[in-house]
Amino acid sequence: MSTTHAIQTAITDATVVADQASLTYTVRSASQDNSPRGLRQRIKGLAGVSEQHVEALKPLSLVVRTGESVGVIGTNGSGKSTLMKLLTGHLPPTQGAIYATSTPIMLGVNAALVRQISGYDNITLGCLAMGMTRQQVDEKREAVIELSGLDDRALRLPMKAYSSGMASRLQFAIATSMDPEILIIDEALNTGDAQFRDRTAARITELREQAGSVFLVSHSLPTIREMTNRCIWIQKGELVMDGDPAEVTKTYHGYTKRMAQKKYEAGAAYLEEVRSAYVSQTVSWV
Ligand SMILES: Nc1ncnc2c1ncn2[C@@H]1O[C@H](COP(=O)(O)OP(=O)(O)OP(=O)(O)O)[C@@H](O)[C@H]1O
Repeated sequence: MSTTHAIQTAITDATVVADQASLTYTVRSASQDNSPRGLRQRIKGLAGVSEQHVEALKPLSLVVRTGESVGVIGTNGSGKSTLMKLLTGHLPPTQGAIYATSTPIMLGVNAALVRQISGYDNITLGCLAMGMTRQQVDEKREAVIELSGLDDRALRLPMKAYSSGMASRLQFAIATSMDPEILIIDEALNTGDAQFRDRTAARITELREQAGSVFLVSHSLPTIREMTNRCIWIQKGELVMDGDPAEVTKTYHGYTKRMAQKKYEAGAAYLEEVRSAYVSQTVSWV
């Protein structure tokens, strides 16, 4: 943990709580013994399997409340997606616990839509897959089409004929049709054009106002500043800063700028300064 001090955070109005949640991946691979004996054993399929452990997320506590839209930033491999997978329940924490008032809906660029069938059919299937009844799908259909911004011609095409931006529009429209209480957007906005970004921003605001919480994982700092009202910076599996998006993105930029200029020592010292200034939280259940 970055500091020896911590503040207690009450869970009033919380939609998501991470309580000292951590995640270590276990990677199994064939033994790397290249001696003649090792090679013989590998060929015979008798070689042992070695295990490596990747500590992707160190114990982290976080309380997210109703109405918050939280930007999540950090360099490649820092642990952002891993945290999102914990929040959605795709992965169980190695230690600690995650609590949420309802299952967060993850919207990612790889969210499952069927490439071979039309946009119209994907709307039906996608909405059914999220648990809607036929009647609810029919009620929501127009709103989904409108939010997607796709015309009748495009919606008749199989999705394999879509550009990545068109596919993102449809994914976003389907995923948010349920009015999820907790929505996670992982980089999905980057492929959209300006008009789609405006629609997305409007929809995020709408969801926030409907007592929802939104997580937005992005490498685009202007997007984070524009669309969120809180920002967390995760670096090397650790929460190092949490606060106002303008302040957090500015501080983060100070770090990435040093690293891009290959001032690695200065970057590490800067990060350490940020890290030690962060007061970690402990969750208070009273
Ligand atoms: N399935 C996996 N097995 C083993 N290690 C993994 C796995 N997925 C991620 N990792 C490791 O966990 C760490 C965090 O990865 P994660 O995908 O959460 O980073 P990220 O911040 O989302 O990165 P990016 O910005 O590149 O998407 C990295 O060191 C990565 O190599």
